[in-house]
Amino acid sequence: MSDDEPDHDLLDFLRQHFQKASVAPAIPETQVLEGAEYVYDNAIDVALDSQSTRAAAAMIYEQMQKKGYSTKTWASHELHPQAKDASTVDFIFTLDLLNFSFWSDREDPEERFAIEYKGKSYTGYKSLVAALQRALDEEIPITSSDFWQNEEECTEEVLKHVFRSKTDEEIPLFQERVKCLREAGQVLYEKYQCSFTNCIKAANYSAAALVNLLAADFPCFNDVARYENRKSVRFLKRAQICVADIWAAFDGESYGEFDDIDKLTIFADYRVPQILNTLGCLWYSPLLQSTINAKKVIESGHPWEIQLRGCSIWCVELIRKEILRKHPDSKINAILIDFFLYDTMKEREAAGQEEIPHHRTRSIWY
Ligand SMILES: Nc1nc2c(c(CN[C@H]3C=C[C@H](O)[C@@H]3O)cn2[C@@H]2O[C@H](COP(=O)(O)O)[C@@H](O)[C@H]2O)c(=O)[nH]1
Repeated sequence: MSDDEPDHDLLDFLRQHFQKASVAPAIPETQVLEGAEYVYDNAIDVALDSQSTRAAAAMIYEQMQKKGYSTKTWASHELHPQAKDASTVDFIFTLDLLNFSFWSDREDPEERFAIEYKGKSYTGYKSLVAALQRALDEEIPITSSDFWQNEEECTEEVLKHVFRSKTDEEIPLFQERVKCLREAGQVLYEKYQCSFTNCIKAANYSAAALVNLLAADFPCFNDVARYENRKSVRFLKRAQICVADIWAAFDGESYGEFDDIDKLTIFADYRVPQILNTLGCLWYSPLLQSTINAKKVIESGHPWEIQLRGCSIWCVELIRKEILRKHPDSKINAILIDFFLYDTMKEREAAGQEEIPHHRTRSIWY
């Protein structure tokens, strides 16, 4: 081959290489962890205690092993749907559309919003699961997006009936919940042929892509804050718990099959900060701690709230890394640690051991 002859083999190689590189989809990332680290690095009212965090990692690992924590734990909860089919996908999407802000400011726990179902009374997150199951038992298609859009059938009265309380306190943020259902029904109709299973398909086995799809296409899942007006921080709590619930409910198979499920973080709600504070992992400035102890409201978007949520995410990331450092073959991820922390906090609450209250922020984000 003469010097001025082009090297066709090299050209073919480069063409193929760059063609592949240019069309390969970017690897989806949620940016939640980066935002949490930024908040942690710039927090002044919330700090992490490294010794307690290490101790918590050991206790969490030991307890999760003892209790056999796995994706199967999800289906073991009495009210969660068991069918491994699209009806459970629809149930979980409906559940996590509305999975926020159950806390009550009634002094007397007997007066707080509660759902009566099959002879038992449920409060908190379980009240939502019970309300949905009760509606389905009453032949109300509450998990159908067609129903949410049909304002003749799905009237406010019907929804008031679905969420009717055993007490005189109604479900918090009722109007906001109605808005979430209507909006999600509209998006599913316009973009996903009326089914969340088509969102899962569009994410192509990526949990991060499905989280990002929820945040991008469904405004009520777009849980993003600005920390001290300097940086937008993505918490994406209900988007992440929705994907995690699908993963757990289907044992990582079928609709729950994701290649990158370990990219998800904990779900920054009001229970995980509470258990981390109780375990001594999170420390608060005196004013913040006294505000929480006095059960005073912290406004949504307040720097305190952003620090509580961001430092909780970062704290559990450190716990996860500590567990993997000691047990490199462990299958534990942030989701299973989160489920364990939430369930542990609920067990302590049920046993009357809720020594330190959770923070009180009223919002649709968690
Ligand atoms: N971080 C995190 N937050 C969670 C859950 C769950 C329930 N998940 C179930 C599925 C598998 C697990 O094993 C759980 O049994 C609810 N929440 C949030 O807590 C708040 C409700 O609190 P309370 O009012 O006290 O019930 C509210 O913001 C709700 O969105 C979780 O797992 N993780």
